[in-house]
Amino acid sequence: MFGVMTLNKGDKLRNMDKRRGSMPFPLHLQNLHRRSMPVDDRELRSMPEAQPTELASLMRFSPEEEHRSSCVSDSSDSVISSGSDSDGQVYKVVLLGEHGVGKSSLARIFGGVEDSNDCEETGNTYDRSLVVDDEETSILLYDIWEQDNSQWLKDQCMRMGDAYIIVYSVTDKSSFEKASELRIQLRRARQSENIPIILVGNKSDLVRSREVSVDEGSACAVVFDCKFIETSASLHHNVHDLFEGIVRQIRLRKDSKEENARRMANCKRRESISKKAKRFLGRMVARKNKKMAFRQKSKSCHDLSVL
Ligand SMILES: Nc1nc2c(ncn2[C@@H]2O[C@H](COP(=O)(O)OP(=O)(O)OP(=O)(O)O)[C@@H](O)[C@H]2O)c(=O)[nH]1
Repeated sequence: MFGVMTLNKGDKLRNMDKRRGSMPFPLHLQNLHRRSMPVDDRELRSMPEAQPTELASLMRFSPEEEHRSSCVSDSSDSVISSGSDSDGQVYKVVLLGEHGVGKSSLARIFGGVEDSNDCEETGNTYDRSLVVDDEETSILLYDIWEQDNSQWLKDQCMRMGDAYIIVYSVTDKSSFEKASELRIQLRRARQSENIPIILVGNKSDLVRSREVSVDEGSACAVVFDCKFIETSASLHHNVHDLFEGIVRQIRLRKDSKEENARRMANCKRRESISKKAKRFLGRMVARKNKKMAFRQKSKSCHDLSVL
C-alpha cells in the first residue's frame, strides 16, 4: 500500500495509479491526492545567486517543521499524513538526473500535485508519510538537483540524502550515461556508506523512441550495485512501486535485522501462492544452472524489497 491509512482510500489511490496524466483529476479524490506538506523552497528558483547560507536555511527544518513531526492531518478523509514517523525520523530522499528526464513529474506524483500545469509554480520538496507493509514512514523528497548551477547545492545534494533516486530517460542515451556518472560521484562523496540507491529508467511509455533497453538498465544497476526500475510518470506506471521500494530499501539498512526479518515474514505470509511458486521455481532453476548467476543477480536488482 502506498500513502494510505485505510483500505478504501488505498483502493482509490490504486485506481488513481491507472489514470493517465492527461485525464482530468476526479474532484472527489483531489484532497486524497494532494501534496501533503510542501517545504517551501520555491524561492530557490527565484534566487539563483543565493548564498550557501541562504540555500542552507531553505533546506533545513524549521522548529515548526520539527514539531509537525507528530502531527497527522486532521482531515477525516485524508489518507496522507505529514511529518515524521513514530520515532521522529524523517528520511531525506534526493532525486538526481539530467534535465528533462522526468524528476519533477515523478516528484509531483509522489507529492500529489502532478496535475499542476505550471512546473514553475510548484514547490520542489515534498514531505509525506507513506504506509508501506502496514507501517508508516516519513519521506522528504528533494527535487532540487537541476535547480540552479550552484556547485554548492550539488555538493549538498550528494551529502544530505538518506537515499537517492537516479533518473534517466529511456529515450535519451546521454541521460543514461549521465546517470552512471552520478552514481560514481555519489560513491565518491559517500564512500564508506551503504546508501540506498534506485536507478530509474523513466518514460518507458515512449516505446518507439527508446534508446536504452531494459537489459542495459539492469546491467548498469548490477555493475553499480543499486536497484533498478523502469517507470512512466505519464502513465503512472511503477511510480508507486518506486516510492514503496525506496522506503523498503531505507528500512533494510536502517532498521535492525530482527525488525526486517519480522517484516519479511509478514510479507511472505501475505504473498499469493502463485508468487511463492514462482520464487520457488526460480531458486530451483538457479541451483541447477550456475551460469544463471549473473541473470539471477540482475533479477534481484529489480526486487526493491530485498537488499
Ligand atoms: N512521455 C513521457 N513524458 C514524460 C514522462 N515523464 C516526464 N515527461 C515529460 O518530460 C518533460 C520533462 O519532465 P520533467 O519532470 O520536467 O523533467 P525534470 O527531470 O524535472 O527536468 P528539469 O526540471 O529540467 O531537471 C515534461 O514535458 C514531462 O511531461 C514520462 O514518463 N513519459
